[in-house]
Amino acid sequence: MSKPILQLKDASIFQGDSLVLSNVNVKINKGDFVYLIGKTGTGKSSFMKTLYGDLPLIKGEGHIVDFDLKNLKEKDIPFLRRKLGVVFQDFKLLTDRTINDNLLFVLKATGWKDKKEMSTRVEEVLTKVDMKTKGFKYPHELSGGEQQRIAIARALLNNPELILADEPTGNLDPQTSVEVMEVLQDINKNGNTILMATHDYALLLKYPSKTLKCDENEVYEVVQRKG
Ligand SMILES: Nc1ncnc2c1ncn2[C@@H]1O[C@H](COP(=O)(O)OP(=O)(O)OP(=O)(O)O)[C@@H](O)[C@H]1O
Repeated sequence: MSKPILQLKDASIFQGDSLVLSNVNVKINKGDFVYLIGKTGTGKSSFMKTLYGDLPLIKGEGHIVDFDLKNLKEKDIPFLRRKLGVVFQDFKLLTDRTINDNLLFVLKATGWKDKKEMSTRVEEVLTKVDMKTKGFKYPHELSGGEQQRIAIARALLNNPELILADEPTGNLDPQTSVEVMEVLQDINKNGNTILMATHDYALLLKYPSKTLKCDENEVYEVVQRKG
């Protein structure tokens, strides 16, 4: 069996000195689509931040896309993030430039040099999220759902081994949430591994999948009841 993409063993997640989650034992394999649910303030974002190196892992073990979270150095973080695609609730697109330039900016920052290869890659990821014709637009000229699709395209640029999506539909209306979810489902079917934090139970019911829940300082798998 291949190695898990993410594995935490007896990990604790802290915000400063305060313990947010303890005894965290989580395994995610290649190709999985996993939800992370839980009420506001139960630690979903703190969990995600630990995975992309924004919070240190102080206690327990954590391995993600071949990085050891416990021994992660400041200089490793850009390389870790290159293997992850991170999608946020508020899109985080650069407002002063077009969609194409947003995507080219990331490619340049991650070491791409060949102009032709860069424009081909931009077109490929925009096609994956069905936004091929919108590259010349500025973020404010797009709807929230379209901006989130661009953020997903941006996350795909460097063929990430794992996509971490923190409340990706949190700012969207129900119909648009479903459209964005369809995009995430498509890219999962094409082989991308996804961990998605959400409090949108309607999406869980519509697209059932393995679900982890943060509650009372712990993370555990919940089994969805059918019907
Ligand atoms: N920067 C911070 N400094 C100190 N404590 C924080 C910080 N961010 C969050 N916390 C605390 O950590 C706990 C978990 O917060 P976190 O944001 O991870 O929860 P969440 O489940 O993602 O909530 P939400 O659904 O509202 O985003 C909360 O008690 C919160 O107050």
